[in-house]
Amino acid sequence: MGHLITTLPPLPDCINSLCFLLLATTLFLVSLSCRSRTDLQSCLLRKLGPMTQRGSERRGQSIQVTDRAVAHRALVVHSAAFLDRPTGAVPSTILTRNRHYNILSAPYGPYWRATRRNVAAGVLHPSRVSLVDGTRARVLGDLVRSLGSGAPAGESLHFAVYSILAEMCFGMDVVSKLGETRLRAMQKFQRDILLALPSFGVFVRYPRIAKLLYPSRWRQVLALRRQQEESFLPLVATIKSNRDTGVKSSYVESLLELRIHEDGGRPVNDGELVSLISEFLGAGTESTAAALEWTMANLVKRPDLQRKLRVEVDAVASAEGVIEEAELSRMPYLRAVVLESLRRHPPVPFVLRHVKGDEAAKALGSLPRGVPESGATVNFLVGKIGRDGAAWSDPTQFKPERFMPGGEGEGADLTCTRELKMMPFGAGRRACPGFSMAMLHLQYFVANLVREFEWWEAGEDDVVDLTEFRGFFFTIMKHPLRARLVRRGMTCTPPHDTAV
Ligand code: HEM
Repeated sequence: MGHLITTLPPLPDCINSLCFLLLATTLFLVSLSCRSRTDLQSCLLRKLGPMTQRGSERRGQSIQVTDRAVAHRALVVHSAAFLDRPTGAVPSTILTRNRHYNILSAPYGPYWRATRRNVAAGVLHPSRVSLVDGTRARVLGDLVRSLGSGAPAGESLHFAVYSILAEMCFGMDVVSKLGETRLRAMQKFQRDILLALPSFGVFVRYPRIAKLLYPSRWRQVLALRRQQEESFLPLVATIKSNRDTGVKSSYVESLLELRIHEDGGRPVNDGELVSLISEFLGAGTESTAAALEWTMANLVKRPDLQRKLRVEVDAVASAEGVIEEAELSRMPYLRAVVLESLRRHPPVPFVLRHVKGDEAAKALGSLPRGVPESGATVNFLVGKIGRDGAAWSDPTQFKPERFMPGGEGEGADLTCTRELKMMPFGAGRRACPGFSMAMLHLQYFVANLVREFEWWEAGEDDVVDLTEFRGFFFTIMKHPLRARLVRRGMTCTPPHDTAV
């Protein structure tokens, strides 16, 4: 049996309203007997159960898929029945109370098609990504300098990825005027939102009652959204006022030009702009930076693999300067290391869909009661699928060799079109549009950082800890990476030994 079903039977609307009435009455009665708000909250929590976001719909069944054949059949073969995500499973849905969609949260339809096409073909397409070659090299230089001077490794890797995405999003001129301090503040703010999100899920699951129960938390949601608007919209205004007839190279410029043709040719409104920008910076940074941190952490843990990788890197790279995109394609072991990291530590641990109808039921196989009319949430467990013992030998071990010729992962298909053995970027029509750029950035940074430094454990009492922390959307390292970096002295910069 490839999937496991947890039942939460659907309720008709009249019963739902009745429940709400009962709940309101309970709230009133309980409030009479409670001395404080804390008393009131704990009384109600006992009655309602835990009110945290679990990525499942309030109504309908939740179906978990751990079988890769079922995942392939559903997401790829029957992709037309797996096009929507459940509402409330996406950060922007929570922050905008389901009003301003981005690509991730948009229901399948004209808005999703237009915004997805814009980002996939216009911004993240390999031919456009090469426009930021210079940015990437500059950011790498800053990163090497900051690591060399002892800045914490995990934090520095995150900021490097954020800097590239910010420049792609707003354009070089706007970001350089912002300056590093403001950029770092924007990145921190974005992170704070992600860390706070799990406690906000309650407003999607119980929108009416939760606002009464958690007024200060609700005010925090409103304040965070306002802060997003206040930090992004002035930048959009600057870009608007500077618009000339030149090349439209930034994401914001492409959004300002975008028209939703199937929706009367309307432009993207300000609320949607804020959600789309926040998604680009947030989804793009957290996932890539987490994968980079996991990869470097595994290389610290396994000096033998790090040495093997460095031999390949040194053999291909030219004597001086940074390793460029063209050279990366001649480094199969580098790609194997990155793929193994994505298999073993997928930054996005699950992929969700909201499904209805017979086609979905057929794709999912034997469901005792089929898919209920109100629909069901399907949760594809990315981590478990990548650790399936039937597809991978020693699945919990970090073994890049499995992606080399003769290994079970040779020729791994990241789009999952032919076969699904791992799905770090999802699968089907809503798979990640940023996957080729993410792969490029991961390989670029890993190769250059391994060439520049030897990465060692920071100390006997400060070893790298691979424990996972499950956030709302991303799986990150519970303890950010710290390592002892020894400069190799292959470039013009003098040898240097630092713990970061
Ligand atoms: C290592 C890096 C990354 C990983 C592991 C990753 C993973 C994922 C996953 C698992 C999904 C859900 C796919 C599905 O539901 O089938 C997704 C969706 C998405 N990702 Fe990524 N992602 C990464 C990088 C990026 C980057 C760099 C961007 C853009 C700058 C990006 C933008 C998006 C968007 C917009 C979606 C929503 C697609 C849709 O609903 O049509 N991601 N990503």
